Amino acid sequence: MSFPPPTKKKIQLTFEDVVIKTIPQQRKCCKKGPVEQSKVILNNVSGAVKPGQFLAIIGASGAGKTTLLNYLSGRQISQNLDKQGKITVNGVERSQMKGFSALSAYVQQDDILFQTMTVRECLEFAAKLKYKGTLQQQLQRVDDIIKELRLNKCQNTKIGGPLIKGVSGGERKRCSIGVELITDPSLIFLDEPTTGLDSFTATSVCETLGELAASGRTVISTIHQPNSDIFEIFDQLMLLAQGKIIYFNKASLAVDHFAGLGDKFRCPELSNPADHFMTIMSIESHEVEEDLEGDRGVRKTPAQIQEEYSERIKYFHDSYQKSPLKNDHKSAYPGIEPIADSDVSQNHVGWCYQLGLLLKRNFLNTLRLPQTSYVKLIVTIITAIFTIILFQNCDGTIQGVQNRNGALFFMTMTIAFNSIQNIILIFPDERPVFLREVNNNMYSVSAYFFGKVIAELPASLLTPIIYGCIVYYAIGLSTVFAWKFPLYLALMVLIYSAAGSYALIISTLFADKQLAVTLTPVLIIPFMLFAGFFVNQNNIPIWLIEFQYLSFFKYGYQALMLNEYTDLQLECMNPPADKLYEKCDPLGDFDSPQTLGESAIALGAMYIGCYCLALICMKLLSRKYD
Ligand SMILES: Nc1ncnc2c1ncn2[C@@H]1O[C@H](COP(=O)(O)OP(=O)(O)OP(=O)(O)O)[C@@H](O)[C@H]1O
Repeated sequence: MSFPPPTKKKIQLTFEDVVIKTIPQQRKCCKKGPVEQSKVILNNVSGAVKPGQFLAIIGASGAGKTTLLNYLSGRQISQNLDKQGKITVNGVERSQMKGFSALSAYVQQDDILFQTMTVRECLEFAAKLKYKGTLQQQLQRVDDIIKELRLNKCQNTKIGGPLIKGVSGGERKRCSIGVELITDPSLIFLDEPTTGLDSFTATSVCETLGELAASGRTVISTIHQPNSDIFEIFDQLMLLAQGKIIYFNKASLAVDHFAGLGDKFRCPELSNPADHFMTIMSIESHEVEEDLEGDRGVRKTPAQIQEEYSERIKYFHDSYQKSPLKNDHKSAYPGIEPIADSDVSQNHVGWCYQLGLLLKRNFLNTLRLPQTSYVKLIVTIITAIFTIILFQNCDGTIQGVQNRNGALFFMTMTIAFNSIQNIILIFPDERPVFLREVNNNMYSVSAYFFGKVIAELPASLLTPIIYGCIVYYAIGLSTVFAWKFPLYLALMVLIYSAAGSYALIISTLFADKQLAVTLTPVLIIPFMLFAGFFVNQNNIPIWLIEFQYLSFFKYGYQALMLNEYTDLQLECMNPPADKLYEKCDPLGDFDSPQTLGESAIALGAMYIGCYCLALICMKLLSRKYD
């Protein structure tokens, strides 16, 4: 099935004299000049891609393909790179244009989709947030995309992942492309769309890209190792080596162009032209050639091989510059018109609508991955049983008081770490999806954030309540007043929430979940030491004393102690005359500068404060585009 012509204006993307190089790092503390030389990644790259063209960018690893694609698409380039050059869209400088993203789409190399959603749900989610029109039109758009991308058979199959069996690699890639096609962009960028796919599936994905281009869209893609069938599909071919263009014109003319540069660059008959170009463009193959030569004569040093390789690339580059095939970026595609403001208007849905869709997705995700909830429940029950075994029947003797104190601290610690463990992976796991969607203007960072917080509420309430209900009476905590038990549960919920809010900050700051998990104990345990259980608070060094006010362990433990011992008469407080107990005063010995109410307020304030901080971190870290 072929695609209908784009509903938006056709696009010619022109780039002139693009130079991207690294900014040399200055030596710290002293100004003795740069430590390293600036490295040129893209060297004076110019060209134009016109409507109806499918441009494939091919080059050896490190040639600069991804850097060029990112620069052309307007994605953020690292801060340590200096960028120069002019990019125009239908004759208008892109830097002067508003809403370029409304006309273009970028399909990332990895398929970043929600594993629990079906193909149709992924497309509907994108359509409801991005496609301008009524709900009926949005659903119609989804139906069209499903047909055009041949996703009918798998439309109700889940995307799948490590825990769920899902669609095939090719279907997943098509779904990723479909999500980006929802807004009907006229310009489509793709980063290595065939990576990880078998030859047949890769060819079929490229056929789809060819069809998209044939419908009048402009398609630009980096491609890794295309087979000869895929090579046939390319309309335009750009060969990049050492950051220079060595060929940029019709793919079908490339073989003859290189044959004209010397017999050694002629593509052998019946070989895949793409493989041949990769061979003559890469330093590794040049090294092999030199090794073979070396076996027959004098071996060359690596520096000589590098120099010869650079000369070869310069020869290709100079020949291309002089060739009549040099891409003519000055000519304009007939009928191309400047982009008007009305062409780039985007669909804006309200914050509450975004939140509603995100909440629905989060709850569906939890329901469709029940294993995670079961594991959390089992862990909670096991730790509760463990608590009971250790601290059962805390009586009124001095030993009983010691056990009771230990039990209260153990509960604070257990529920806090349970929360940290549950929250720490929430964000790193979803970070790629979040970054893709938020940078595609699908929703605001705050809508995503509150969607996550609200979706976590059931776990934040149920986990401490289940744990508390199991252990409270079993270990014999105070029953002198009926309100002590519900107050205890409320405090456990507060401790769980405050600890989780700390973990949320850590999880937003670290992109790598392994790093987040590894660093968590180091970042959390110091707060535990200030709780007043291990070290009396009067013994904390003066320069560390302020840290105790940031410890949710301190306020949590303090509040549980005050709740437990206030008005509780124990045997050891007034020992019977016939028993040789020492008199004890659990609260007198415990240093609690704050009251129970103040401790609860401190926990609540930490929860709110940390969530605000996590939201700010998330907003700052979500900026990925220029
Ligand atoms: N931010 C950066 N700082 C320093 N060097 C960089 C930076 N980004 C890219 N480079 C370097 O620029 C060169 C081109 O990188 P790029 O990722 O564009 O290559 P590529 O052709 O896409 O390679 P691959 O096919 O392996 O992904 C590489 O040598 C890379 O190390």
